[in-house]
Amino acid sequence: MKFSNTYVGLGQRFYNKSQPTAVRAPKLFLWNTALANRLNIPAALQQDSEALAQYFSGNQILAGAEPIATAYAGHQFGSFNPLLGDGRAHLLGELLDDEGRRWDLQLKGSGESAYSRAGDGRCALGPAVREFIMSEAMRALGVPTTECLAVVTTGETVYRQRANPGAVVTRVAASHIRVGSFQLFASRGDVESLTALRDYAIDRHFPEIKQQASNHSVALVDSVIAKQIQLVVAWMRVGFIHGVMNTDNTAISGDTIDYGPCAMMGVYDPQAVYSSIDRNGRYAFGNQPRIVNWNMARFAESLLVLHPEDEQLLAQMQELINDFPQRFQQAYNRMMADKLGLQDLQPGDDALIESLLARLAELKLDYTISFDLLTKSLTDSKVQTFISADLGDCYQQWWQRVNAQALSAEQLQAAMRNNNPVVIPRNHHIEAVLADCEASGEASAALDFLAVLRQPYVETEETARYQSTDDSFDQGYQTFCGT
Ligand SMILES: Nc1ncnc2c1ncn2[C@@H]1O[C@H](COP(=O)(O)OP(=O)(O)OP(=O)(O)O)[C@@H](O)[C@H]1O
Ligand SMILES: [Mg+2]
Repeated sequence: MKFSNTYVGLGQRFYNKSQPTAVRAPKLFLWNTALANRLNIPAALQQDSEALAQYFSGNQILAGAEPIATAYAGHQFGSFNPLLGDGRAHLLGELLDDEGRRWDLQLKGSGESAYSRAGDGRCALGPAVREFIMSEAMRALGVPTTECLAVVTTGETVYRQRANPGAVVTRVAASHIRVGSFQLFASRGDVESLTALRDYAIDRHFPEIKQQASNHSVALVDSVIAKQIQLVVAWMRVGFIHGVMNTDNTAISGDTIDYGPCAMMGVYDPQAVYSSIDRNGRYAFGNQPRIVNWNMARFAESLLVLHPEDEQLLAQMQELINDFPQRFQQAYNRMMADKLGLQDLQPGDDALIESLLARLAELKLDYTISFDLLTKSLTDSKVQTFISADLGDCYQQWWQRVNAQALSAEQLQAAMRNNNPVVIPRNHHIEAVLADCEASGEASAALDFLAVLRQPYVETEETARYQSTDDSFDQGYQTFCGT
């Protein structure tokens, strides 16, 4: 394994050098072999679970790693906090894969740093396993995401309302640069660092910008907006509610980051919200497009600090932000068209999409199951009778519309299936799995669940175990931040 730590090279204003705090009795709980292979982690090390436990708890530091806690700011529920930073995480460094792509390796729950404030620097086992399972499920669903390489239990207790077993989770990310990373320097008026961060982000994520004649700040905002639209549209496709879309939890790479209080939507409900602290529904399912628009406005504002009194540039940034809703809607409608098997969007399709979703909300129907049944109804008359009874006129309209296309039922079904999962990590299933892991101290429940979630578009013999819904569980469900 060869680390190259370019973020460290940006200088001390970007981070605090910080060593993980050793833990009492590290034990490997989950290991992501496919990801480890992609990162070329040597087979000999992968077979040595004791060594993995030492390295991925932070008890020992891999050769070449230079642990840092990165500094960032951020708007949390709309209020600006000028300094957050990794209060319980250590970025070990970067690894290159065979295609030359650079990946951050970060321990989370690895002890205090200069940014810990009142926190203990730790993470409980439940949230660590949750991050591992959710990110793996999202990857398999085709949603851009950070990933998890390992969960190691620490043999220590972490107190969160009650005593919990502690753990360290290793996250792999295209980078950990957040909107809040830009806000840190913008709010300080630190033009030198802000310029360095902009150029670094372009080099790392959008190198094509360097060849463009246009202003690099504007081009970066434009590119990040495109990524964030793709991301949130993908969330909306599978019913994912992030739960804490603060600007410090918005990665420039366009990958999902921070699975703290996330949840999956069962019954279709734009107002669905599960985070215990989100009392006003700021981050509710249907609000996610508006919030990412707001976060992008904060991103554009940060970069404008580099261009004071440039009216033309201000107008360009303004236009990007003003165009956001329309750009999002277009991508969203395209995604919905894919879920419905529509090859192109025609006049009237927007109304069809809206009325279908309104029908799901009115009848309190499950989002994933309804689209699964629509997909199956193309070739199964029993399913067709069942779902058309629920959806009524909407079903007939949809049926006529899709069948007017020059595609066989099988072709149509295959196209729809790519966009409509048969299984998602439902809240009651994930909580049951986490409870099992905690009670048994064993990972087998997580491994069984993962095996199914890794094939979310295929019905295997095991899939049915995790397809059941539990609306009453969802109604009382609460998730927590900083867990
Ligand atoms: N137990 C803790 N000890 C110290 N700091 C913490 C703890 N939990 C959260 N924080 C810090 O509080 C801030 C907000 O936390 P949040 O829950 O968004 O992030 P996180 O889950 O810790 O990390 P990430 O965003 O990297 O996934 C971050 O600066 C985070 O480092
Ligand atoms: Mg966070």
